[in-house]
Amino acid sequence: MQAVHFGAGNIGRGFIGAQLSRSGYQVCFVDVQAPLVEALRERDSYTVQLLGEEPSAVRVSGVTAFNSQTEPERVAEAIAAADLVTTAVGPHVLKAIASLIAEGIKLRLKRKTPPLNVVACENMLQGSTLLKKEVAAHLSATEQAELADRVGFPDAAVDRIVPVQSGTDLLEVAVEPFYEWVIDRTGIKGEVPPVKGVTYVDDLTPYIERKLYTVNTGHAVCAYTGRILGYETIQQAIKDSRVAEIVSGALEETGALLVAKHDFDKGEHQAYIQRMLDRFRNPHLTDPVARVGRSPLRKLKRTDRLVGPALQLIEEGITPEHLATGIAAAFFFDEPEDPEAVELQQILDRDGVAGALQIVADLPRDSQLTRLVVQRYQRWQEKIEG
Ligand SMILES: NC(=O)c1ccc[n+]([C@@H]2O[C@H](COP(=O)([O-])OP(=O)(O)OC[C@H]3O[C@@H](n4cnc5c(N)ncnc54)[C@H](O)[C@@H]3O)[C@@H](O)[C@H]2O)c1
Ligand SMILES: O=P(O)(O)OC[C@@H](O)[C@@H](O)[C@H](O)[C@H](O)CO
Repeated sequence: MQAVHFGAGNIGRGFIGAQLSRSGYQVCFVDVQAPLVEALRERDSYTVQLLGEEPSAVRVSGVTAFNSQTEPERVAEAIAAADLVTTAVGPHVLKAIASLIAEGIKLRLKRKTPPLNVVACENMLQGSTLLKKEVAAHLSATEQAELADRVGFPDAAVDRIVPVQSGTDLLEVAVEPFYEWVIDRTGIKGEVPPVKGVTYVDDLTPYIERKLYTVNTGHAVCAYTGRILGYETIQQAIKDSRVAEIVSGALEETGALLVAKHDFDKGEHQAYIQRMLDRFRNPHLTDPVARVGRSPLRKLKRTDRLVGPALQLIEEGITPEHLATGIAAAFFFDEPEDPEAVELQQILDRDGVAGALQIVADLPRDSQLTRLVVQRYQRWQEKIEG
């Protein structure tokens, strides 16, 4: 079995590639970073360090790699021969890789190969659905009809914390032991891919929302409030009771939403929240707030982990006090290396918080959430000046 995986970064090497390899797939990574591609090709294996109570290591072997910019034909051929295609490149990059995936699919349609599944493993709702739309834009009307029949784009939720790597080995990757990978069975064409550790479900929404609105909401609130209070890592930030209180409060709020919306057992969801907080505290990880808070324009979008649940709570008549505090904290995420953080600061300087929320999250200036966030922003400012 062959798999093509786009994005040989942290989660790509540290989870998706490792899991596919463990399941018997020969993994071909596709990336734009030439040194990474060359190292994967030359060494054809790498180590994943599992950083838990009892550290252990897994060797991932028999991998190869192509460069999506300089070797597009080889990538298309690899897709034509693949049993499975996965991505972990970041939501904003899906559009950029769509034409390459479309080239591979065109070859498959011509050659009448068996059905293929393409799984976007990005932190977003309906990532594979979006990728399908972007791929279809590169196909003719006839090809689009065939695509609908022969290529599945099942949505997925992927959970494992893989920090920025600080080791000297370019390929080695240190990860937490925990993982969860859930795929929407209803979106699959042909045989269900035999990937170890994947849970196939008929309704992905409760799983992806539980993950995005707990792990990623909690992470984002921790990163933004932690940054204001001067912390460099999630592990340092969550130790501060002021940060922990805001994070827990935000997760109580999203928890109330999730329990009501998806009929989760309240006690079980509470236990899930505690397990997620324990993962943030993992003393063996060093996860910079700069990584977890990265791309604040994306994280502040109307449907993403902060504004998304906050708006749904308001609709239910609940005031998302702690989420608003976290959203307000995002406006202090001044990170010169992060283009979205730089842009957010420019928008903030020009349009203020209410104007920025209108631009970034499509919130009317007089909305309840905007008023709440503006108030919380002022409180943060007073604290900082204070
Ligand atoms: N790191 C985590 O803890 C984690 C966990 C679950 C999901 N995710 C999601 O996975 C995705 C990747 O996250 P990450 O932390 O691994 O980021 P990363 O930056 O470490 O990896 C992304 C990789 O994609 C590559 N890339 C960029 N443009 C490309 C292109 N045009 N073609 C091929 N490759 C390209 C980059 O060079 C990089 O190696 C994001 O959507 C993220 O939300 C991350
Ligand atoms: O990848 P992002 O930027 O959407 O979010 C940052 C982190 O919250 C995220 O990468 C988590 O580590 C991951 O989602 C855990 O499964």
